[in-house]
Amino acid sequence: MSYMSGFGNEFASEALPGALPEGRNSPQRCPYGLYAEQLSGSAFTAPAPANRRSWLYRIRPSVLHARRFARTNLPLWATAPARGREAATIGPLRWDPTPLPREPLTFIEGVRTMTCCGDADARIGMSACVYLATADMDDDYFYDADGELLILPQQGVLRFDTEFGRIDVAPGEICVIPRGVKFRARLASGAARGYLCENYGAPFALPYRGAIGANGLANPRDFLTPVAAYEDVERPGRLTVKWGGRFHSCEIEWSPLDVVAWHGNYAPYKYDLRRFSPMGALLYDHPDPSIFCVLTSPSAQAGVGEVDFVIFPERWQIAEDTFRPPWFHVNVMSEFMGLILGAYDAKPRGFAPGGMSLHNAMLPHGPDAEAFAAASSAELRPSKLEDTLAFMFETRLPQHPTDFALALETLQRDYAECWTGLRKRFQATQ
Ligand SMILES: O=C(O)Cc1cc(O)ccc1O
Ligand SMILES: [Fe+2]
Repeated sequence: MSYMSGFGNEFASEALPGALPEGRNSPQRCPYGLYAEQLSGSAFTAPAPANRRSWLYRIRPSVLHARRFARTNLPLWATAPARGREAATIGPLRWDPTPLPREPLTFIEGVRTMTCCGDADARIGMSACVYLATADMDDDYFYDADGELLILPQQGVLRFDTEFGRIDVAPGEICVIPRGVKFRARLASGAARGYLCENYGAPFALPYRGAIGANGLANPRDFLTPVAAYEDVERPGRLTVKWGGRFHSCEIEWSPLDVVAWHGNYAPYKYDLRRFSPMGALLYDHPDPSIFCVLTSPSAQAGVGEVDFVIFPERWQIAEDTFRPPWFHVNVMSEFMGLILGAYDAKPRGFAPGGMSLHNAMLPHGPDAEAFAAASSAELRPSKLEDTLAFMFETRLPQHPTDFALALETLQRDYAECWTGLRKRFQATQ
């Protein structure tokens, strides 16, 4: 496996020597009889930092892969503004891990939307999903025109063969596949389960670090983009496109992963979350979780993320006279959380790896009674939070749980009871 390092670089890669035209994007005749095709991820006129496009040199132009469409159904992958029937409660929601099914399900068939917000057609908002995969996509290809896909394996290694090359992604790593990029997913180590954020808005970018400086958090060199790899395969297959919240498929006679060379700054990538360099409080207090932002999809409002992808990784805790886990809070943003491994400090029990929670906009939450009791009396030596990796999709929009999510047997009907033990402790005299 080979990758090129860097975030949003102007990459260039060719699987055959000389396949990449030199000095121009669209020569009169491309090397090897390839077709030149531009894939844009931003408006042509977007300001430089947000301008993304790549040039692909391929065996057949995409229009031969995707033109005679027929509707197909993947009813559990929902798209905003879908709203389920009115939620039984708006209040905190939590789910146990979704069991893996016995029947064969490909990565795409196994996407189940838990929440969505905004409006995909307006390029606003996102959906938070789980995926369950027990079968390979064989001669079966997909692209998402509605959004960019951020994929977080929780169990099992996924192998993505994309137009830009091959990416293997294991639990603890993430993979981002931009809007419009064709791929196929296969299982590299048995059945797979994980989380997926479908970002309808601007492509994910690294957050500005501000006073942190030029280094730290997710460092650009740790992002890996695959080198060009192509298939010259002529076998019947199928390409499915998610477009406008609906699924459309085409019969094809060949693999659409036929890009022999490409260059540009719009390409899939992976990142190992263990490379994240966390910053934190050196003396006292629990900082806002924005310090743990890995990627942000900027909204039109300065400084406000359409979606922030945040992690809670292993780290040292050293703050003095401080309640170290998250505080109680009521946030304007809405928070979808999942756990890749271990336990989360605010919820020592009940939030299992593979599980999920939703704490919606302006709805109160915080450490459960058990976490509160333990952290209020803990001896405050420097201690390392180990064996833990939680994440959050935080969005400026309220998230609407889907009917599927609300009907799941794994929905914890008694979740709100985890705070019942927080008794009144007030005494008017000290
Ligand atoms: O609710 C949560 O557990 C996520 C979270 C963590 C934190 O450290 C501060 C705020 C916050 O919403
Ligand atoms: Fe929170």
